Amino acid sequence: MPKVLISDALSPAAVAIFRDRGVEVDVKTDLKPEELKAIIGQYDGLAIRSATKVTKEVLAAATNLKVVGRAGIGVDNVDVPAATQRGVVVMNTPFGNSITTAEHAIAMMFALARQLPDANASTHAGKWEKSRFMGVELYGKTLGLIGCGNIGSIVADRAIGLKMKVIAYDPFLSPDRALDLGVEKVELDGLFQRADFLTLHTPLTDQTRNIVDAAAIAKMKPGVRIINCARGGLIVEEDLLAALKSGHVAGAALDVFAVEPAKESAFFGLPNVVCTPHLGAATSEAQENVALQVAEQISDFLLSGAVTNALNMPSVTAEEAPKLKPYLALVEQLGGFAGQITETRLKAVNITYEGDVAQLNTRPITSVILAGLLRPLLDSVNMVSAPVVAREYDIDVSETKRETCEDYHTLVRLTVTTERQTRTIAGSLFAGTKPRIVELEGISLEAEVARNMLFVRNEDKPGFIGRLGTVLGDAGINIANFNLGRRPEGGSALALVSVDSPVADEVVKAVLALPSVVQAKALNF
Ligand SMILES: NC(=O)C1=CN([C@@H]2O[C@H](COP(=O)(O)OP(=O)(O)OC[C@H]3O[C@@H](n4cnc5c(N)ncnc54)[C@H](O)[C@@H]3O)[C@@H](O)[C@H]2O)C=CC1
Ligand SMILES: O=C(O)C(=O)COP(=O)(O)O
Repeated sequence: MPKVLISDALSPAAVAIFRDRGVEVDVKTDLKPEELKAIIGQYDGLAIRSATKVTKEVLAAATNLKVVGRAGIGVDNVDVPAATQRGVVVMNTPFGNSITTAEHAIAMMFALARQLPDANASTHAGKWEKSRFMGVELYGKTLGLIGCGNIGSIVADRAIGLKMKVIAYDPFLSPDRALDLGVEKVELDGLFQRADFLTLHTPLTDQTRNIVDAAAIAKMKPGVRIINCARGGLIVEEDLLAALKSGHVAGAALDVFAVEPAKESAFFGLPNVVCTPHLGAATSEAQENVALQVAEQISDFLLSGAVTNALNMPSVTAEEAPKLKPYLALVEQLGGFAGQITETRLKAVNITYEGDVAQLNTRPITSVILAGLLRPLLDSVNMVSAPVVAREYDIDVSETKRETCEDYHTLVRLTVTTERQTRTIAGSLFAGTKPRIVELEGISLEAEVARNMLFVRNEDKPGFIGRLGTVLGDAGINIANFNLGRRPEGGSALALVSVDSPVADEVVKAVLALPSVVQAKALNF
């Protein structure tokens, strides 16, 4: 039974889902990094929010971990490249809390415009300071959005309802989408110059970090009000602080901070600053949504291989997962075979999908082929990390699809180009599920892959089979299956021998020394 750790405060709905689905679950929140490292090795899955930092060090200790599920959107607390390198899938729940977070941004905008928190505190203190809290209207004001994705576009919709003029800077926002949303797409400087209220809705990335700094603030209208319900690192806090003190920025509403939990901050106590403790996603509806989703996604992945909302892997639906399963087994063998007989640097890989398989979602199949191919080089590679590793190794990967196939109902052909040569290997599924290698270097055969195999390329001359049998017999190696294939009589031939025990190096050398043998290689699957 797979085992999952919930390390942040998730709705109890998540625990219920895991248990219902047959996943063992522990809930341990507020763990120190050392404590997390000490126990993470036991778990197949980890469910988190923003508090748990899934660092390179935590991942290194997570020897059984297959999936990290973020009950929420931002994954800046997860070292996604390190997870990918280790073959850990990282998923989030991209829509479950977007309405809630957009509503918080709007609430923060109102709170700033009418100084609600201070007015509330003063009234509770019995002061009745009616003339102290003069506000500004939102009506007719320009709201500048930095980031107009899921949350930004909901904020835009609500702000348009409030009769604000909405402008947005988002390099990925298409003109058509901007038109649909009723938003004017602008450049960043234009946004800084025109916004009366400015709200941030981008992920924290190297491009967005410190996007609001002193230089940006200098371009803004005096009296601008800034709302940040995205990530603290988007704003240079000292620069904002200085601008608040000088009055250039009239107010700031901050739900997020550069360092969290923010138990102390120079913003605290300033009259024109509204702070909340990262409450953007904190409604019962949103927390129920994200907890349910993350538990479903993690369970589906661990139990059936379905992949939803992964940031580092192609999606596989619950319907596709069982259809892909026999192909993944087949191509693991094809990739493994090609990887083990490849001796020089890999330059290019082409995968041709023919017949039934061409109708499927082939991205995961390609990832598994690459993993099999690269595993002889790197033990740790798997379908998550393989495409990235292939890019790092500068291997040109391409796919071709053909709806029909001449001899089989379905066929996967792998062509591997190294510095020295190009090889092909093709496989099919017999009876719908049984992997078979059906072609090797242009020679037809029908071979089932076994744990231990010997691959021999030879000239097709009489006496070879007997001599090979004798070498193996003398070494005490029992032959389970012997597959032969050849080009026209007297040309080159292949033998793929399944054996009951591993073939030691000296036996491979003895096979290589036989007359007419061109290549011999022990293979393990
Ligand atoms: N305060 C809170 O509790 C919450 C905060 N968030 C934060 O909000 C962020 C946004 O969430 P969504 O809208 O759902 O994400 P999204 O991915 O739907 O939208 C992000 C938008 O930012 C844009 N973007 C990326 N780089 C940019 C750049 N350099 N300049 C301008 N725009 C850029 C993207 O094109 C995209 O349209 C999350 O990444 C997360 O950090 C999300 C949920 C709750
Ligand atoms: O979903 C997000 O990106 C959030 O920032 C929400 O964070 P939280 O789950 O409330 O710690």
